Amino acid sequence: MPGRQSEEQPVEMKAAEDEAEVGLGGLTLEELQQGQEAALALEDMMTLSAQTLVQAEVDELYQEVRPLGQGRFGRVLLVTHRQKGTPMALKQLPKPPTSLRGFLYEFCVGLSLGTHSAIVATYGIGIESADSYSFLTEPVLHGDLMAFIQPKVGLPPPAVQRCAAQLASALEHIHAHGLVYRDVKPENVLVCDPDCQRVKLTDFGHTRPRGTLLRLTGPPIPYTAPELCAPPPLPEGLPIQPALDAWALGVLVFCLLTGYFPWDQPLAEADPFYEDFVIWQASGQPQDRPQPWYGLAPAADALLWGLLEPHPRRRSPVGSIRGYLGRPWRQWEGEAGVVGQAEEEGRQ
Ligand SMILES: Nc1ncnc2c1ncn2[C@@H]1O[C@H](COP(=O)(O)OP(=O)(O)OP(=O)(O)O)[C@@H](O)[C@H]1O
Repeated sequence: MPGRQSEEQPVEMKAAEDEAEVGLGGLTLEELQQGQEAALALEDMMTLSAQTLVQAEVDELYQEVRPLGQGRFGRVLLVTHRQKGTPMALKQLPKPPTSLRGFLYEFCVGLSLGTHSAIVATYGIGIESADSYSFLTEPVLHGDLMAFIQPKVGLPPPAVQRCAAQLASALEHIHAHGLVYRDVKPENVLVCDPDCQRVKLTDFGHTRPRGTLLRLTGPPIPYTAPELCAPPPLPEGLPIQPALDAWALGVLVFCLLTGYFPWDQPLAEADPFYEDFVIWQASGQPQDRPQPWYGLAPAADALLWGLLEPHPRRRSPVGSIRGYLGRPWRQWEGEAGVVGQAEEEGRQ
């Protein structure tokens, strides 16, 4: 999805003159600077990329093989290079509604994340055609994670920990670049093999520098963190933090383990499943689990209580997953096998 920036503003540097967390909407000075450095680096890359955009119709350069997917904002095609025959995925975004800036933003975020083994690699080729903008990425040919999650069951046990470990590593990499991913969901996790051994995160249209001010514009979904549902700390919005991704990863892990969402929205007054979870978590009594949590093992309870901590400053980071690998996450489940190895492979 191409960058949508209408409701988002960078936090002003002048706000960072005083001590940490004074006037910064909850960000420390260091966090604010990290986000601003990421924003400046992206602006530089966008300027350079705009100058090197290839002006051509896609079919002059690439042969379409088949569609790979369709999102709300663009379609993705498997193509081969007309001279070399190299297979690639081409994401094509129609203009309108995609602006040059929105296109360059998504393209450059992908480029800036480089080659992490659990992130789809973006190639340095951007194309402007009469009716569209396109960029090329590595093709990942076994569809997205949605197709692997059996409703009311989830994912086969060894695959859950492997996916969680690789996604945590990919998100840590994004956070280390001063960015917040903001779109963790199964549709954005591409699967590299039929046994779901390897996965890769894709779609950086919502990724923004840490500290970008953001407001919730539509109704919350299960992956929306509760701090986004509350009134924002600054009139312009909430300065975004990696904790948003930790929350969404916690929800995704629950879905992988059970085949259900834990709730529809994280609003205790509106959603009884969320209310039950908050009461259970506050009780500190894991054995008194609410119904949707019945099948989980103590290691999964502890992991998810940390990732799904309502207060973002107390929430565990995505990397906390590493501390829970190799132990059963579901009741009646044996040791989790090759997870340590998969997790190491998921790191750069
Ligand atoms: N590199 C790739 N290799 C294979 N399939 C891909 C690749 N990138 C995307 N796809 C497929 O295309 C679909 C749409 O891609 P993407 O999520 O990037 O589009 P979007 O318009 O931004 O989607 P959304 O509606 O989530 O905003 C994905 O769900 C996936 O199935």
